[in-house]
Amino acid sequence: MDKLREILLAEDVEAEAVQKMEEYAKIILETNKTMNLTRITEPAEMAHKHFLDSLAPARLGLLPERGAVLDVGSGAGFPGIPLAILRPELEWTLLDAQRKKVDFITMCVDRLGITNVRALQGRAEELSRTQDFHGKFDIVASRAVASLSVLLELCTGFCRLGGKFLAYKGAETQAETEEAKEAAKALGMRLLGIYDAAVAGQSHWIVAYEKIKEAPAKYPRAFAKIKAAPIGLRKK
Ligand SMILES: C[S@@+](CC[C@H](N)C(=O)[O-])C[C@H]1O[C@@H](n2cnc3c(N)ncnc32)[C@H](O)[C@@H]1O
Repeated sequence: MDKLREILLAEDVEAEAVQKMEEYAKIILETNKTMNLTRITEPAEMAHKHFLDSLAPARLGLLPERGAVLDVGSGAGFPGIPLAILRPELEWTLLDAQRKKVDFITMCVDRLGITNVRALQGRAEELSRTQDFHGKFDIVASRAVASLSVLLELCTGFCRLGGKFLAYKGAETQAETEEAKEAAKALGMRLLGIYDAAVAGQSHWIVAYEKIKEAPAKYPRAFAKIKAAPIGLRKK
């Protein structure tokens, strides 16, 4: 883990946060022996592709001073855990559909002594309709879960009016953003910008939207419908 620590420190991540991230990386590697969490296991690669990539919204100044943030489809805890370590004053909710992923996140936050994270099991398209979660978050973020058109429908119900949705995207960002124009419009989301979040020469972007109005009540639809016919795209 020396390499991971070295890379994070060189990118000006605070030493205390780096120590927790290192501990978290160790738990991932240990658990990865018995549970399929990640294929990225080499420390330098973990530093770049998991940690620095996750931290992009903080580097880009896209996070508020205070507020509630939701990570949709957090998996092993990316981007939510590194961000929560870096920004302990924000309230973090990490959501995943799979119980074993949520149990893993819970185990990590307990072992790391992180008190600003709640791990939640459920499906985004169902929870975002409920009173407890609809419109309750200042920031909703998601990495490696679905195409942008699908992701917008899954996630935007969680945003409060004026809140932001941040999608972590790769090489196909421009095309996906273009393709998602109609979905964004239908869901009341305004494109704020596409921010360069390149890590170690790899093309990564944060696509940021602001919620400017509530979506019609028919959204989000059931997942099978979202997937079969994303808004604005022809039925597959
Ligand atoms: C490829 S993993 C990405 C995990 C993590 N965000 C990352 O970047 O490493 C996608 C995760 O999204 C979760 N997921 C997919 N669809 C979901 C939905 N509709 N609601 C909640 N979680 C979902 C899956 O269970 C899975 O853990």
